[in-house]
Amino acid sequence: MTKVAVFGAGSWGTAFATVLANAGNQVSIWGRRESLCEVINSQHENPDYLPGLRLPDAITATHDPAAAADGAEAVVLAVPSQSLRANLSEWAGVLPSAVPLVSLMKGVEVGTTKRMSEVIAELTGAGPERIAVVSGPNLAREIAEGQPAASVVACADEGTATRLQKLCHSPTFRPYTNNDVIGCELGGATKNVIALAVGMAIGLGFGDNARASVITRGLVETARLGTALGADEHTFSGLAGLGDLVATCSSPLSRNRTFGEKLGQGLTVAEIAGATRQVAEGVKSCSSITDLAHHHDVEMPIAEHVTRVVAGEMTPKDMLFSLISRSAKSERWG
Ligand SMILES: NC(=O)C1=CN([C@@H]2O[C@H](COP(=O)(O)OP(=O)(O)OC[C@H]3O[C@@H](n4cnc5c(N)ncnc54)[C@H](O)[C@@H]3O)[C@@H](O)[C@H]2O)C=CC1
Ligand SMILES: O=C(CO)COP(=O)(O)O
Repeated sequence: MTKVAVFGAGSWGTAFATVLANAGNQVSIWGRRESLCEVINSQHENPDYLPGLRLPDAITATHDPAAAADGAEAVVLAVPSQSLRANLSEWAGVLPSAVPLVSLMKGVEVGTTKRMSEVIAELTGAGPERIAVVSGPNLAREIAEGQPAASVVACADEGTATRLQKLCHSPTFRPYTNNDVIGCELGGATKNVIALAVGMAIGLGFGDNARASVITRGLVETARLGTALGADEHTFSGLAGLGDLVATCSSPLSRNRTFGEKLGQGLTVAEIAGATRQVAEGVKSCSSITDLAHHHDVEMPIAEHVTRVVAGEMTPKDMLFSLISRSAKSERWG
């Protein structure tokens, strides 16, 4: 049986471990808290992130990164984007030197504006043929419940993408390969920011027209940034683009949409963040995505406005009406 290591015992790390186990692999999860690892091993459940769901027997958890990585034929990384750099500096010595490193993360590093695959390359020295990304409409709870979903495994190397595709193709999870790592990562990170804006519209009591307008124009600005950075524009109409954007912006399970909803209802960033243990990546990544847009001279009005709301410089209501009142123009992708 193939062993896969998953670093990160949060919602998506645990749900993806379930996919891997259901696809026939032995999975070792590294968890930050030893007590949670013990509960996963003894009760086959992750009560902090996926309460009430029984995990497959092929999943075990450990607090020891070397034990998690030992003998693994692929290493999956599922920690919050902003902690990846610090985590990898600790783990670099124990990660197997020749196996694929797979990012499940949907964020852009604050300060450096690096995508997660770039952080992985920098910290581990791995080449593009070993670095892959899994991204798509994959709300963790639904996946862990065994509800059907499709996703994308992106890697510059087709052979690596195909091997990983086989590793995670389960009876309920259908992965497609893609060689556009940049597009898949930017689709995943930017949809979190758009979901914050959609959540704000919902929190303010606006209806489906407002949501659909933000989703559609959000996709346009995502594709605009992506193509400026070298992504394939077709990626944005695929699962890692439109697919993930629609799932996240439609679902009450989305942490980013929920965070936006609470902002729209008048709560502050500190109040909302203080009341949840889970990560809403868009709250930090909005500023890095806006920085990326500035560096590449790309217009991203929704991301810009979300960044201002998160920084406390604008209210959600002012944001939506400021977006509406921008100078009128032609509908186009460019
Ligand atoms: N939950 C979901 O539905 C999906 C999440 N993702 C992405 O997966 C990544 C991980 O998210 P989730 O598992 O959902 O988050 P989560 O908030 O559910 O769990 C995060 C995990 O990282 C750990 N953690 C927190 N700070 C840490 C640190 N400084 N060092 C090491 N570990 C730390 C937490 O203890 C927890 O185990 C994010 O980038 C997210 O955008 C992608 C697809 C679906
Ligand atoms: O990425 C996700 C679904 O594909 C999960 O979105 P949230 O992080 O907003 O919950």
